[in-house]
This record gives sequence, structure tokens and C-alpha cells, in this order.
Amino acid sequence: MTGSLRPGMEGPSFIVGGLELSNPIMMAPMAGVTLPAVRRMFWRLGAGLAHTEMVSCAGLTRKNRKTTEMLFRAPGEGPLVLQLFAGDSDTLMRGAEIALSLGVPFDALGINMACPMPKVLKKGAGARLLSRLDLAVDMVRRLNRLGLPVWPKIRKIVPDGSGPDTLEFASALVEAGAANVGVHGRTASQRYEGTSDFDEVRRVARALPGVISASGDISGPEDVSKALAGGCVSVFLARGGVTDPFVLPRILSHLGYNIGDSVYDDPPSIETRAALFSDLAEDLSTFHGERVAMVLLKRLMSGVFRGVPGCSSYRRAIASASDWGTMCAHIRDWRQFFERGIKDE
Ligand SMILES: Cc1cc2nc3c(=O)[nH]c(=O)nc-3n(C[C@H](O)[C@H](O)[C@H](O)COP(=O)(O)O)c2cc1C
Repeated sequence: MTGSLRPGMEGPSFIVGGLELSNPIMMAPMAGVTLPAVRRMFWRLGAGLAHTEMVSCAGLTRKNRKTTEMLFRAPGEGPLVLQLFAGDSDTLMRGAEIALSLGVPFDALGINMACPMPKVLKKGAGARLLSRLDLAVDMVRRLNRLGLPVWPKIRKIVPDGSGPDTLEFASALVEAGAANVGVHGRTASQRYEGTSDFDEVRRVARALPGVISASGDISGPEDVSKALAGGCVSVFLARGGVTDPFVLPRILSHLGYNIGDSVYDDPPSIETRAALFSDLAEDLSTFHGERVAMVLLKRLMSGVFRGVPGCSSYRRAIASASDWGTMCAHIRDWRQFFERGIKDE
């Protein structure tokens, strides 16, 4: 598949969040997952846009090497939102200015107002901002001055009697100039557990037409159709894309997009899956090094080969590979593992 990035996936474009995109299926920001090589894989599979992992503005101002490396954008990537996090507007602005000064062509600036993890909350960032509307609004206003569309991402808010609810919070962000607001239908205290409240996301989307993207439990064509019919302008694909990356061409085909190339037949052939996995391995090792490549290949393997007969033998081999040479040999010799696996089943 190398060389044929995104075969035959072009079609009519439309505007989402101030950007001209080919379709409404976005890769959500995922720390530890949406690295450039993985974004390229999802771009190949048809994503309309991707997010970076959340990037610490404080880290950028301290010139932290690892944080700065997170700004890397691989050749041939599609539209990209740089998602930033900070606990105050000055740090957010300084971080954003540093990021843009490095010359990486980002298409929009995201603000993480959704992360429920203690190390982020402790800094006054992520979902902590959901209880600080004035600060969240100030962040959107100021970031807007940098000239790129601003895409904050929030969570469902259960009003406590004094603060805003999800709709009031999202409305204030839009009024402050947010071009798109991603709404995750779980509350911060739910973290990633339980179900996402789709009705709440749609309530916000109906009241704010054209600017709300749905996040939470997007795992198939029906979820996407429901979100779009409910007034969302796009959807953010997260764990659903990790557990089944080929859901992307399936969704696009369901929405009537001409994905135009038989490599994305439903279900995709095992050769297509192996080629995608091999391209992913090559990109991961080239852009991020062998150590990171090993971790992400192990994490993403099950999704790429999901449901293929004989898969468990290959899964065991990939999971137990302890050095890059062995991993490469397994990726090259994929066929024998599946043949053996089918015999054993
Ligand atoms: C591993 C992982 C990392 C995530 N990292 C981020 C992040 O950096 N920024 C963010 O806004 N959301 C992050 N999220 C949340 C997702 O973008 C998404 O909103 C959430 O997973 C709900 O969607 P889902 O139920 O379809 O997985 C992350 C989620 C996961 C599973």
C-alpha cells in the first residue's frame, strides 16, 4: 500500500470549523496514540482531519524536548488540529506562539477543556476549565488573535446550581469565537467509563448548528448518522478507531462517499490489512524510533486484524516480540502465522 496514500478518496469538500475538509469524520485527540505515523494511517483510511495528542503549553515554554517533538507533522498528513493545554491564558498564548513560530503548518488550534486526569487537573487545565467559564472564554478570545480557527473540546457538564450547563458553556465559547466545539458526552467524573450521553450532545448541537462535533462512543456508521442527523457538523472517532481502524472507510461508504478503491472492500482482505500494518510499522520506526514503534504496533495490531480467522496466533507473536528485528520478521512473514492459526483453530 506504500505510495498510494489514501487511494481514490477525494470528493466534494465542505467547511467544518473554518476549514475546508473532505468529510466529517475526524480522528479525536488521543495522548499516546495520535502520533504522526498513526495519524497518517488514519488519513490513508479516509479521515477528514486529525488532532495531535494534547501538548503542554508549559512544556513548550520550558523548551522541553519531548513536548517540542510532539509538534512534528509528517509529510503527507491531512488537515491537523494542534491541541494545546494550559491552566492560564498567558501560558496558553506563549505556548501557541512558540508552536507556530517553529513553522509547522497547523490548520487549527485546539484547547483541551476535557481531560479528567489528575496531573492535568492539578495544573488548572483540561476539565478543570469547565468550572472556570470566564477563563475558558478568555482563552478562546486570545487564541483567536493568532489567526487560526480555534477548536476547544469540552465534556458534558451537569450544572451544580450556580455554574453553566453544557449548552451554556459551549454557547459562550462560540460567542467568544470558537469555530468548532467538540463535545464529549461523558462528564469529567465519568472519565472514560459508562456510556456517553448522546442526547446531551445532540441537544447542544441543535441549539448551536454548524459548530458542534460529537465525541464519545462513536464506533460505527449508525452512531455517525445519528450524530449528523442530530445537528453535529462532524464526529470525533477515538477508541472506536483504535479497536477497528477499518470502521473509517466503512462509515464513509455508508455516508455515500465514493471511497473508490477495492482495497477498502468490506471486510478488507487480509493482504490489505497486512499492507496497512507494514506501512504503519515503517512510518512508526522512521518518525518515532523502534521503541515507540514496538509499543504502538502491539497496541494497534488487534484492531488492524480484527475478526480475521487465525488472528490469535499472530497476535501472540506480535505481543511477544522483544526486539525490532523480530517484530520486522513477524510483519514480513504474517501469512504463515495466519495459516498456522487457522490449522490450530
Ligand atoms: C488513550 C486516550 C487518550 C486520549 N487523549 C486525549 C487528549 O489528549 N485530548 C483530548 O481532548 N481527549 C483525549 N481523549 C479523549 C478522546 O478524544 C475522546 O473524547 C474520548 O475517548 C471519548 O470517545 P470514545 O468513547 O469514542 O473513546 C483520549 C482518549 C483516549 C482513549
